[in-house]
Parts: sequence; C-alpha cells; structure tokens
Amino acid sequence: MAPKVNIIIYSLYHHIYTLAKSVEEGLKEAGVDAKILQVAETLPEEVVKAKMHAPDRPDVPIATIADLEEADGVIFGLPTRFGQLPSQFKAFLDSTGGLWAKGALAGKFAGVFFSTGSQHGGQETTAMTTVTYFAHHGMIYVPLGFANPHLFDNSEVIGGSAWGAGTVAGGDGSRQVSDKEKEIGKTQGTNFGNVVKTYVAGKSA
Ligand SMILES: Cc1cc2nc3c(=O)[nH]c(=O)nc-3n(C[C@H](O)[C@H](O)[C@H](O)COP(=O)(O)O)c2cc1C
Repeated sequence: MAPKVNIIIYSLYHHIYTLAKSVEEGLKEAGVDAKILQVAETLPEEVVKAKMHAPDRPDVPIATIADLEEADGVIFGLPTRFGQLPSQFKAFLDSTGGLWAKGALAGKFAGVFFSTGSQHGGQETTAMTTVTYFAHHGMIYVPLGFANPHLFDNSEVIGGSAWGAGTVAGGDGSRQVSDKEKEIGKTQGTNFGNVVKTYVAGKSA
C-alpha cells in the first residue's frame, strides 16, 4: 500500500487551497497517496460572508483528528493571522490532546506551507511557530530548504522560504498564486513524499 500524506488546510480566499493542489500534485508524483482536507470554520457564517466577503469554502472534506492518525505524514496549509497560524487551525490542533497522550503522532512527518497578505507579513514566523506543535507531538518536521531555484529569484514577488512553499495574496487578496509559487509547492510535495516513502519502505523492510 502506498504511504499516505494528508494535506490539511484553512483557506478563506482560496490562495492556500490553490497552493495545496500543487503540493498534492508533487506528492502524487512521488508515488504517495495524498488528499486535501480543511479544518472546520469557527467564525459565524455572517461574519465570514458579510464582513470578510469570503467566497464559498473549498470543496474538500472537513478534517478530523482521525485524518492525522491515519497518515504517515501531514502537510499543513496556513494563511497567516498576525504572523501566526489562524485560530481555526489552533482550535483543530488544540483538540489533539488525546493523540498527544498516547503518542499517536510521534514519528510521523510534518510540513507547512503558508500565505500572507504582504511580502513581509510573517511567512517565516507562521511556519516557525507551528513547529512547537510538531515538537510536542514528536512529529518530524521536514523543511523545504532551498530545493527549488525560484527561491533564489529576486526579480519579482515570490512567496515561500526554506520553511515551505508560500504565496503572497496582496492586501485585498487580489494577487493570485503565481506559476513559480505553484512550482515551489510542487517541489515541496515531491520532496516530502520522497522522504515519507523512503521511511515507510525502510520500516516495512
Ligand atoms: C484577521 C486577519 C489577520 C491577518 N494577518 C496578517 C498578517 O499578519 N500578515 C499578513 O501578511 N497578512 C495577514 N492577513 C492576510 C491573510 O494572511 C491572507 O488573507 C491570506 O494569506 C490569504 O490566504 P487564503 O486566500 O488562503 O485565505 C490577515 C488576514 C486576516 C483576516
């Protein structure tokens, strides 16, 4: 059976969702079984629609903690909130105490990708502050490094860093995920998939 990697996202304006599809493409290219899920919304519907002008939610299932437990690796897609992960994600991760108590996620792989409104809005702090969750669960964080040459390109705005793929949505969300950012996302998926695949094959050898 192919190793399993779940991509768990929150995406109000679909930038993270778009990037998730590139990460998924890379994972599948590496030969792992991958799917996209999203954490539950915690804001009232009228706030999300009337005040935040969000489109319909991505058409993917709601993640449960079973989706963490069943996977060999999990990649989290995070739109920045004040330089950190959104509260919807915190609510999801804060519901994993039972898994922590039995060490259910220890030894599984974890990665992150992210989105900010501005170039300097906290891409790296968003990734960095997520690593405490991985440490407490005993998960193995897999950074992207500078695995894709676009990460050296300073000729245009390109999200992402050694921590993972990223996109810059613009203050009003009008900037779309660029082709280069999608390619970085795909590289992250492929590299992460290869790490998970190698580990799972070694364990069952
Ligand atoms: C409450 C709130 C806080 C935010 N904080 C930041 C921030 O600290 N830095 C930043 O660059 N963008 C910030 N943003 C913009 C979001 O990160 C941006 O809308 C998101 O990355 C777009 O991803 P999505 O389309 O997947 O929802 C914030 C947005 C909201 C609603």
